Amino acid sequence: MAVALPAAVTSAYERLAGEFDKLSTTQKYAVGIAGGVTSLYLLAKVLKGSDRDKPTTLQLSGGSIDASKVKTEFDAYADSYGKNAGEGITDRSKTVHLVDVFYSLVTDIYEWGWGQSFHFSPKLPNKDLKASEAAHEARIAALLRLQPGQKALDCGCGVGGPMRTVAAVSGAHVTGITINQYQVDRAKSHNARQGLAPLTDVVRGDFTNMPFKENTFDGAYAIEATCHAPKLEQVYGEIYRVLKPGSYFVSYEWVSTNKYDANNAEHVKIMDEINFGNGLPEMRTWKEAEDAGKNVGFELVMSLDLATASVVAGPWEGASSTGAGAGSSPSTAWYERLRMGKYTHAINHGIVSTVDALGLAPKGLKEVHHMLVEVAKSLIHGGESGIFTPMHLLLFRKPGADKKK
Ligand SMILES: C=C(CC[C@@H](C)[C@H]1CC[C@H]2C3=CC[C@H]4[C@H](C)[C@@H](O)CC[C@]4(C)[C@H]3CC[C@]12C)C(C)C
Ligand SMILES: C[S@@+](CC[C@H](N)C(=O)[O-])C[C@H]1O[C@@H](n2cnc3c(N)ncnc32)[C@H](O)[C@@H]1O
Repeated sequence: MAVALPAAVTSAYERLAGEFDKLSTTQKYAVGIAGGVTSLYLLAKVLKGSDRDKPTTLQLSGGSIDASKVKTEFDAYADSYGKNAGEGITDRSKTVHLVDVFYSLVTDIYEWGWGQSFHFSPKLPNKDLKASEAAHEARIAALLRLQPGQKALDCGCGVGGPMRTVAAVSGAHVTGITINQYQVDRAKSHNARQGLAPLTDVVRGDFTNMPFKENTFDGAYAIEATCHAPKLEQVYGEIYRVLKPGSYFVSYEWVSTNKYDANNAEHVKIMDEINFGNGLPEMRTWKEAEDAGKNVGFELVMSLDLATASVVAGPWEGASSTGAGAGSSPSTAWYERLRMGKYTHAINHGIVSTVDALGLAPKGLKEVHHMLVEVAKSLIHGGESGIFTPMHLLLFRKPGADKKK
């Protein structure tokens, strides 16, 4: 059966064929080799199905959202952000629902193009990205003093990358909570496949209203997750409630730094882009995050931006607010992984656009991917200018029993 191609396609093809004919033989070979290598790469990327740990291109889905509704849900998500500078999500009462939608839209793409840990990490000297990522997660288990037999809470657990590291290095049992059902299913499946089901559990729920009894956990942590809360006090207050007295809560917070100037239009624009592309209602300052913890009753034990390793508060002797730590060189900065990946992001966009054009991806997924390509640039700008950090470490302690000093 003959298939009639659209006129635009045939005329583009003829133009390209004409241009190709004008090339020298060597140039034709070069074009042929480049085309062959690109096709093989794309074919491998689209068809690679052996690694069941992450979705293939053809498996990219809308998470808990039906494929037919991805475009409508993405448009509604985009419309929920105000047009005024610094506005963020207009109706904050819809935040939790919008974040749930956001994670349905991005979870497969994150796993496909980043991995099972949905966070940044400082790159350690002489360690690769994965080792640096694991160290960033293992630091949590150490700060919480977790031991075998204890129970920890992962607040906003994603598909469970950090939970598996924390459980494996500490021997403690980790319960993860996420607002997104698709992430619950992914996390449970990864936990089982990686032999960590006995030390883990995953529940769907809202971390501003958790389905756990008070004084349940021996430690709690949140990695780049509480930034999604409509108000920080709501989630910190819930964590305080479910922690046993004397236990610790550690968070890697997304916050603005002292370099952020709310009167600088360029700064505000970068933050607006970061909020929109990451499902945040607004951006808080590191000081607001510290205060939120204290307001709900926590003692502040440590406050440290791991992006610059400068101690900005806390009882550590010898620390200064100007950057006592090792600091962060461009080659070790958290945003370097995004910068290194910028060509891959462009190639990925070509791949997603191709499967979209062929009708093999849910309608709207291309737009979601475009949002991520753009937010990668904004995050790099936020990191380079130093106005934003995704890793301000806050260590809090619930006052009470002295057992874990
Ligand atoms: C903590 C949060 C998420 C942090 C990061 C895990 C994600 C932030 C931006 C994401 C990405 C940007 C570019 C994507 C690329 C275009 C695509 O082809 C493959 C996936 C990306 C690399 C994607 C991966 C995850 C991020 C780095 C927020 C939400 C609070
Ligand atoms: C960027 S991801 C980080 C996931 C995980 N901490 C990691 O590092 O891989 C943020 C997580 O917070 C969760 N989250 C956001 N708002 C939530 C809410 N109100 N209740 C529960 N989970 C929420 C999201 O579902 C997602 O799993």
